[in-house]
Amino acid sequence: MAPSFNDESSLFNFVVKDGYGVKGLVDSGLTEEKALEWKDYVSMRYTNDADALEFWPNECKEVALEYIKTSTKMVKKLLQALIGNLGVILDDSRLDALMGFRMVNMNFYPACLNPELTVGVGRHSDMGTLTVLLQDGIGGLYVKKSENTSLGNEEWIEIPPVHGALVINIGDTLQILSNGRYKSAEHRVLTTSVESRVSVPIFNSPLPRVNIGPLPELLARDEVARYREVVFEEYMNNFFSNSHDGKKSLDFAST
Ligand SMILES: O=C(O)CCC(=O)C(=O)O
Ligand SMILES: [Fe+2]
Repeated sequence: MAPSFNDESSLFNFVVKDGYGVKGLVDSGLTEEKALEWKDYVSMRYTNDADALEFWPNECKEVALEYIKTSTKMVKKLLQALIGNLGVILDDSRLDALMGFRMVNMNFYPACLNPELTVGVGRHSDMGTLTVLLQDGIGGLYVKKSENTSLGNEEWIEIPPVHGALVINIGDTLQILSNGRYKSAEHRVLTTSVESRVSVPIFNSPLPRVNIGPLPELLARDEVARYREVVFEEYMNNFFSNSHDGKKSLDFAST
């Protein structure tokens, strides 16, 4: 089932998806994606506690709810600090609007006999403000070192699993809000033939109807806007209607 974000009423409470495939499928015309990702996932959108307990899968709803509620406090503090560092103080209602759309995914990457033929997750940046990611001890998450390296020369660094640690990714929205001062992290997941892997990201994004663009306080200091203002829902629809291709998602909001 493909998630649809076209209107508020069609926003899903949870989605289950699987898709194992190899690169050759593109050429056969079977799919637009360059590689079907070698993973299963359950995606749960948080609206309120009662809906989560009613609609999320019984096996994980309580722990997922606790995880999302605890991490929300941390994400708020991080956003306050990061945006504060730009000299902009956001009040609670502006902050809440920037992280009011929250999803927790449970990803399962089965071991793959021919890992070189596929990917766990293709190179991409996350679309929201901040992603909080819990990974197990297997490894396989890589982040691209620098945006400026030429394609032939790019360097990927593995983010090693550290017991008890969370990975925090900057997403496209924070890049746009900060007018490019913060860069969203381009990352990917490689599969292995040895062991299956589990990860649990929480995506924090603006509410669908919120406009995102460089913070007016930054532009008031005569900065040139590198991004135009867009409704987050449109950014999200564009993000989901294309397969992962590095940071191309940002082109939608570029001036
Ligand atoms: O599994 C991971 O470590 C990362 C997953 C990811 O990047 C995503 O779901 O957006
Ligand atoms: Fe991601």
